[in-house]
Amino acid sequence: MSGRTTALAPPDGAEPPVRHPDAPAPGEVIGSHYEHCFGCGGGVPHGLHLEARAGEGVSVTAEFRVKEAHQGAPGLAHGGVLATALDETLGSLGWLLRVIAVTGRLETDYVQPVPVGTVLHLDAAVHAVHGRKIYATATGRIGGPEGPVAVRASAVFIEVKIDHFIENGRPAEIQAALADPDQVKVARAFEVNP
Ligand SMILES: CCCCCCCCCCCCCC(=O)SCCNC(=O)CCNC(=O)[C@H](O)C(C)(C)COP(=O)(O)OP(=O)(O)OC[C@H]1O[C@@H](n2cnc3c(N)ncnc32)[C@H](O)[C@@H]1OP(=O)(O)O
Repeated sequence: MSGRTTALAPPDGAEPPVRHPDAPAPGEVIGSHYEHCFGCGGGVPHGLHLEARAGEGVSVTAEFRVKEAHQGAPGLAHGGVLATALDETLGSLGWLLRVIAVTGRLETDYVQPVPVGTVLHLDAAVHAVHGRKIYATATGRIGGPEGPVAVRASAVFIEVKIDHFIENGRPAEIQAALADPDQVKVARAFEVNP
């Protein structure tokens, strides 16, 4: 036993999240963190191309149009793809805290099937922070931002440093990312020094 607590509820002593003073303004589009990201990158033809916008406090909204390439059952979105959309939306919350964080735990509820062609309206918010642990939830609705809930998730993200990627990523992609001025600009936005 490692003694690691993976509960999705914040522990005693957790603090409310603090929006960074340099966070994108409410309504501002949050750019992709990496062109080749399956969730938000423009360079992935069958990716989700999710575009998140900053909300109030430590929250974001995003939209994801389900395409044929995202099917599981005929005409319906694959559950793993929907989990990715939730994960990506949750991941973009790091821009508001200005920390880099990776998913530690993600629990998803599938409430309604999501047909191909649907626009999934996503929102996510951080509820608490405890040390490096960030507690957040996300919801995906169909028919509009106030429509019925189709999917939802609770997550714990863990803050990491840029070394997490340098040490674990495949060298070819890491070298290319660090040689790309746009990517370095993204890393700087998270106040890290590659
Ligand atoms: C150049 C590029 C720049 C831009 C990049 C932007 C990227 C954004 C990408 C976004 C893309 C979208 C998102 C994606 O797809 S992110 C991709 C999917 N996620 C991953 O690949 C993460 C893989 N896991 C790890 O690397 C490690 O296990 C991590 C880093 C998570 C922790 O290992 P580390 O050795 O560092 O930490 P620790 O063991 O000392 O634990 C520290 C604390 O955390 C707590 N804990 C740990 N695990 C869990 C858990 N599962 N549930 C709940 N809590 C957990 C733990 O109890 C402890 O708490 P406490 O005891 O202190 O209270």
